[in-house]
Amino acid sequence: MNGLPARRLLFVHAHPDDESINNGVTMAKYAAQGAHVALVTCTLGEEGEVIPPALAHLTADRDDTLGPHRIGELAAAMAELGVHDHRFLGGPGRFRDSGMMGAPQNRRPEAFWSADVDEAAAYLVEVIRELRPQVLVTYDPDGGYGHPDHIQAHRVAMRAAELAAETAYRRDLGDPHTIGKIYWNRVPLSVVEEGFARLGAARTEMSFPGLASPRDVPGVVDDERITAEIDADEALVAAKTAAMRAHATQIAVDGSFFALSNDLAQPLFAREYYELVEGRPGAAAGEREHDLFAGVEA
Ligand SMILES: CC(=O)N[C@H]1[C@@H](O[C@@H]2[C@H](O)[C@H](O)[C@@H](O)[C@H](O)[C@H]2O)O[C@H](CO)[C@@H](O)[C@@H]1O
Ligand SMILES: [Zn+2]
Repeated sequence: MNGLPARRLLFVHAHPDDESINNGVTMAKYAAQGAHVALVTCTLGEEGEVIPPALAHLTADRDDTLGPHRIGELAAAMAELGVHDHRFLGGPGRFRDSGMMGAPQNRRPEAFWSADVDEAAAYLVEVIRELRPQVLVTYDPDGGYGHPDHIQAHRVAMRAAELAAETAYRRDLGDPHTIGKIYWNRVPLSVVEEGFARLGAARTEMSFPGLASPRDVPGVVDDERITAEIDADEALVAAKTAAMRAHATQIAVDGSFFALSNDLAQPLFAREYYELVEGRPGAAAGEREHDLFAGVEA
């Protein structure tokens, strides 16, 4: 059909670094199994803070070259995960990082938060109709933690999945394709609680000055809402850790913990969790899937 592997999985994220934090194990696992793993990142992360002092000049209020720098960080992270198909929505720089919710940058015309959802979704429809993935992964409606670009990435991804399937929609963008299963990134509350207990016990050996709190973890839900978990072995955890380290302006890693530019330590989760929101479950009622492709037609 399109010369791609039988199993095709698409991730949609807001900034370079989100994919490694949320899905590093999952991406590396399926890539190693020969599935086609594709990533669409909606902005270059131009408004981010910068951890290494030697790179502080990159920030938007100085050289404003953090976006191009993060393209390189993302390429390095994808190399660690064995992912070769990573794109920017509408091309690099089409939509700019909107900054944190409430920041003046939110209102810039070029900000992703200002984008028309259907206009942005058309770019993703073209990718969906090209790759014809069986599985799509994105954020929940709150974007995991309320960042405007994460919320917008959710909206654009869900809208693009709808439009890609419509026979009357933009056939210039390819033949209609219905994605079999859509998942949202999640972390079960019990795992967050266990992770922060581990963090508290290790705090004296920690290189980070502060501790994040469980509510800082994106996408936390009661355990019952988790429908899939992707298990990790040592090699996959190492790949995820290396990919997170590759995003050096945004993430610092210390063993099985990490901190963002706020310097607040949080657990680095090995196993990754998802909530199926569209499509047929691939496990018995009440059971968790251990394969995102479970139950989809090839
Ligand atoms: C993980 C993620 O979504 N990071 C975003 C986020 O970065 C945070 C932001 O700079 C905040 O001010 C810091 O306290 C926090 O430590 C950062 O993780 O927002 C950035 C600006 O939109 C974005 O570039 C970054 O990828
Ligand atoms: Zn982000």
